[in-house]
Amino acid sequence: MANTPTLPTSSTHDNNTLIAVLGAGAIGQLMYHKLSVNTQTNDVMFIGRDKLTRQQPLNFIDHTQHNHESLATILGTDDDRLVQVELLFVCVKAYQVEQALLPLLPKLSPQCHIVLLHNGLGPHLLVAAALSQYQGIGLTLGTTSQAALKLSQWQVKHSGFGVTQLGHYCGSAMSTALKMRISHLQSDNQPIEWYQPVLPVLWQKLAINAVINPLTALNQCANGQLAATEYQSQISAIIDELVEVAKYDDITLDKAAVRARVYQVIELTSANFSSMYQDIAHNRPTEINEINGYICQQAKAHHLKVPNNQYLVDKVLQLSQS
Ligand SMILES: NC(=O)C1=CN([C@@H]2O[C@H](COP(=O)(O)OP(=O)(O)OC[C@H]3O[C@@H](n4cnc5c(N)ncnc54)[C@H](OP(=O)(O)O)[C@@H]3O)[C@@H](O)[C@H]2O)C=CC1
Ligand SMILES: CC(C)(CO)C(=O)C(=O)O
Repeated sequence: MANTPTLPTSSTHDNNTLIAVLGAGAIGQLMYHKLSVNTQTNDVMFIGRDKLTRQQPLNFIDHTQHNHESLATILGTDDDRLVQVELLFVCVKAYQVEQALLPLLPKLSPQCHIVLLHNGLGPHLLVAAALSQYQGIGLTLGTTSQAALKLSQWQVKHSGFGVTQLGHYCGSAMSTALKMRISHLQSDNQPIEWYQPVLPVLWQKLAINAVINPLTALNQCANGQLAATEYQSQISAIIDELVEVAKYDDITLDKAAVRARVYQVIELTSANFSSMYQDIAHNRPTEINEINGYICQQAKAHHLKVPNNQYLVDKVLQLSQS
């Protein structure tokens, strides 16, 4: 069930809270700009790959087509300010989470709270296991229906609107002060919803990606083409398997509701080319292992067979290696 924390309407939050975004890509730059709205101080920064901190000019085109120029700080991995980060948004691709985040954990304070915001599932298990050695650090998981397009490395356009769904997963819960601070993400009326538990919401999003991403990549089509009758039985089979695996993972999903939501997203994003379609088209690695691959991994753990999802993993991996 979604719930919205009761937040005071006046802005009483601490403007000096240091927020960092790991992964300065499309979604990372979108989050950076949304979190920076109305802040007087430079309290939102990126964390980069390099050891040294540097400044980076950015260009952001907002939902009203306005251009915003800014100068961002990209904290180096040796910067002492990492210990001051109170909130860390992880916006790398699912397959990059382990390599990007785990080396940073010893440099963060026990008061830091981490938010994972990628498509797919699986990295949360690795991160939660690693966090067991860092008492205090809390983990929130989330997914966003907002979309951003990287026009060039440091120019990002806000290209899609929707809800950002978040929920506590392990460790200390996010403080009310931090929840108030990130309410800035709603500055353009794109809501943040809080869920407890959060995993059913993430499985629901997994279903959307498990159907749309590999089918558009393999059939080289826009999302909307999946509404055609020829895909109906394959879509039903992918969802049937996912719902069964989720059940063994203690997540109850309503098959008809999942199916209806998948078709709704196919319709709402009909002109889009999915991220997996684009990754394949640009010879980039895909998130298949964290999408259909996660369903297969959990199925294996529960001794279940998921031939339709396994077929998609194999085919997409073949395509991305060819
Ligand atoms: N773009 C969108 O509209 C949406 C994306 N998502 C999801 O959000 C996640 C991020 O997607 P997106 O923003 O498009 O991906 P991008 O590839 O644009 O962004 C990822 C960024 O992380 C950086 N990065 C990777 N590894 C490290 C590291 N070790 N240290 C520091 N930075 C690192 C990458 O740098 P480099 O490029 O140099 O490798 C890149 O800038 C994905 O899971 C995606 O599915 C969800 C909804 C919409
Ligand atoms: C919802 C969808 C399928 C939109 O294209 C997406 O999240 C993606 O492309 O990764």
